[in-house]
Amino acid sequence: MGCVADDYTGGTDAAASLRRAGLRTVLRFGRPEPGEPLPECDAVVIAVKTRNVPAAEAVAAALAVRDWLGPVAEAYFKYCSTFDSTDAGNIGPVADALLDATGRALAVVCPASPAHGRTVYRGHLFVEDRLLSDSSMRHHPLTPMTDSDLVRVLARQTPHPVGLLRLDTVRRGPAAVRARLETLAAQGVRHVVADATADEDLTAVAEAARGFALATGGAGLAGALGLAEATGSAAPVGAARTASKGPAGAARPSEVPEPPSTPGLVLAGSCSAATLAQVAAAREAFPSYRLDPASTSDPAELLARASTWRKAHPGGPAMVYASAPAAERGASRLGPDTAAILERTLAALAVEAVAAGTRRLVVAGGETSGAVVEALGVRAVEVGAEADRGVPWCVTADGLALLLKSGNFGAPDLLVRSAAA
Ligand SMILES: Nc1ncnc2c1ncn2[C@@H]1O[C@H](COP(=O)(O)OP(=O)(O)OP(=O)(O)O)[C@@H](O)[C@H]1O
Ligand SMILES: O=C(O)[C@@H](O)C(=O)CO
Repeated sequence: MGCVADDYTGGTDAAASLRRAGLRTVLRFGRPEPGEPLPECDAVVIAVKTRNVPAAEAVAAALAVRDWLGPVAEAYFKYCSTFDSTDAGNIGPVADALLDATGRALAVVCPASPAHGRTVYRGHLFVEDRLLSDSSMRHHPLTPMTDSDLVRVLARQTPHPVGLLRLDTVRRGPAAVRARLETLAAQGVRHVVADATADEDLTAVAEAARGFALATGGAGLAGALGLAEATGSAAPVGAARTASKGPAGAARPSEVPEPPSTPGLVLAGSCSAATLAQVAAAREAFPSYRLDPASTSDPAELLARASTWRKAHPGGPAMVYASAPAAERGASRLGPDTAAILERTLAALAVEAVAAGTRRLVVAGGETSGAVVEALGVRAVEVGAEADRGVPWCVTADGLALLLKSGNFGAPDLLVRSAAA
């Protein structure tokens, strides 16, 4: 199974889910070079930083990954469980391109991740007990989500018809789901938003989609599809595998490469609600420095000041954060590129810290993680145990431990726990 993820934390989330399903999983960052061999594994996740790039660029990256994957049994497209995107891209165009490339009848669209409180009902995406548009995603700095109706949202991103697979059909099981998908495909529908409010719903959708539809969505459906691939038929997502061997005789996923027992540096760029609470907890627990875009109009000076602070706190744990609630983000003096400048600044701090000996980095936010991983030149990692659901430790071949945290994931003490040795 091959999975293309549209950001780096999304990649770690999907990889954790596939690993949990019992698949030996490798996570790669960035577009693979043509001719580069596929890693020996049951599932490979390729994370590309395309969530916020122009649609044509995202399509090119996804197609390059698809070509590289070759004849995998299933190709999965992972995007955010909160459907992070704008009307100008990228989920619709990438799904359309992957449909053309795979020849599948239609795409199933299901960001639901019940374990994280993301559910889809009648095509509407909920975050816990609120509609997406009433959740904190309304104020996301890059992809504010103000419409919860995914059929409507996706219809603005693709010229093709978008349909709905209702929960009552999903609850009738995989055969009923498959029949409905076939009917919709025959009617010319090319994307089907699937309701799912529980892991068992994802299992039914995954089983019905296998071999027929292109599956797209969050880590929940990726894990369900992974389990269906692993066992030949779907079983409840998250169910423990009992056999000592994985699929096709593969060994069980290797045990966790443990993060090194030295305190870490936290770099937080996410402004999501969960991150803001985690940053507040970390500020209480150890020294921290706020990267304040209102403090200067000069990116070099922003970095120089933060760098001086970091060098004065070499032992860790320590945190540099840009994260701020919407009400505090208006006063930037860095201009329209504020978000990218903050990402680059945090990435430069990561490079400095690693050069100075830091072996444990905790990064909050998908775009921020992408910038950090790219600046460090990390291309592939082994995926270890999860610090919290969907947030696995990733360890490079030379022993650098990275915790790349999706903005809205993790308990309030996640940064405190994971930065400590
Ligand atoms: N104070 C700030 N003002 C403006 N933009 C900011 C500020 N702090 C952070 N940002 C930008 O907000 C963006 C946050 O996106 P990022 O993907 O890192 O987090 P996220 O969306 O919460 O995480 P995920 O994608 O994992 O859900 C980054 O581009 C970051 O540079
Ligand atoms: O699906 C999610 O919510 C995360 O994996 C993610 O994509 C955050 O960027």
